[in-house]
Amino acid sequence: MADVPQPGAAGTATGAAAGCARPAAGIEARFAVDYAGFRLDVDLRLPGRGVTALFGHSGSGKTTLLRCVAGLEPAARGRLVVNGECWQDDARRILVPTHRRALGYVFQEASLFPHLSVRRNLEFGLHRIPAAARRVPLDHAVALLGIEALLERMPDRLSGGERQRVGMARALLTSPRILLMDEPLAALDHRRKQEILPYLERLHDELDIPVLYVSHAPDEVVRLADHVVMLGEGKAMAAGELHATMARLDLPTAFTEDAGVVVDGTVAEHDDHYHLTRLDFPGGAVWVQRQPAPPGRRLRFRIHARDVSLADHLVEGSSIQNLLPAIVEEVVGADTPAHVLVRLDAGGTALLARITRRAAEQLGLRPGRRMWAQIKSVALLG
Ligand SMILES: Nc1ncnc2c1ncn2[C@@H]1O[C@H](COP(=O)(O)OP(=O)(O)OP(=O)(O)O)[C@@H](O)[C@H]1O
Repeated sequence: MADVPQPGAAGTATGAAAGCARPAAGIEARFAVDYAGFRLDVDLRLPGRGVTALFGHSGSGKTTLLRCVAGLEPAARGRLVVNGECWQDDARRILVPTHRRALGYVFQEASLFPHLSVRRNLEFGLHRIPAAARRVPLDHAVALLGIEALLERMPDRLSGGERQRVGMARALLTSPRILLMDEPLAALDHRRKQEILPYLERLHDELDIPVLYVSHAPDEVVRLADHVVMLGEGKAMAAGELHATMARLDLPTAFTEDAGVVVDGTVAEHDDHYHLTRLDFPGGAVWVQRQPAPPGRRLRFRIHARDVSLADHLVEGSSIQNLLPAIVEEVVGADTPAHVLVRLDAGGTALLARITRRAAEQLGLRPGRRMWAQIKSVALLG
């Protein structure tokens, strides 16, 4: 984990950014950093809104990249433009110091002032911002993170998850132009993680602040991200929209047990008799266990490659209820010589299937072939 600056240190909105050659919207991040035995070398164009997950194994350079964005890596060379504000451009000798970059930084563990109540911790950050530059009012941040009941507590009376929510609220109060989150859930157990994820989703849905979110937990990435950067040994192996990236067969993620696509569905109807809910998405629908969500609600889910089998005709008399017509797009070798991975297009939604090589040959799988995808199970996110 990165060094933790003093509470509230990162991020003021004093408008210190230099004018920069555009792009006005979006994040341009080009950095090179050299350490003995490690080089970060990236040239990224990222969306100026939504959550971009920085994903990769330990030591791949995720924290180093975040620190470059924060201006905390003195050795970083390059150029950084955040939605039209230039924070670094070596060619023009521009380097905005960290304390003048309007950013919020959330670490694995929030470092709150122990002698101040939660409210005073939050106000401390807020008062550093000129009133005219405050874009996120205290009440709004408190409500978004659900910490109303914690305001008068001292930090040593908070659980790990509560501390993180306070830390996130404090980061928001700096009116950041970007939020940097470095494994904000890594120190929490599974239950606390599940408690905090809905608040992160709310930040995503209700605020227009781009987030760079470091994680090596695939479940977090697929639940929260719109965009993903896969780092490997200091390089961006892939960068792109989440759904398309998860469906790629040329990335290491395709060769893990966890390979599979992410689908954004909409609750269409409930079947109260059988306790089922139908989720519609472009190209089809799946029935899942009854969900406590009204029709129209968006629900993201995963279909793992291991849970999809293929047939060349509509199989009747099967217990598998979720069947989708789909066209084969690509077939590649999988993680074992006995298997192949197949990417299919189900009416605009990508699917991956992991089946045996023998089955692939017997079915005559090749690009363009029409098949029926049988979906054995769907993993709902959130
Ligand atoms: N100040 C430094 N001096 C020398 N090497 C460094 C320094 N900071 C980071 N490194 C090295 O850079 C590489 C990338 O580190 P970084 O912390 O960015 O990886 P990461 O992907 O965030 O890893 P993790 O998931 O374990 O946090 C590592 O090999 C690390 O040892």
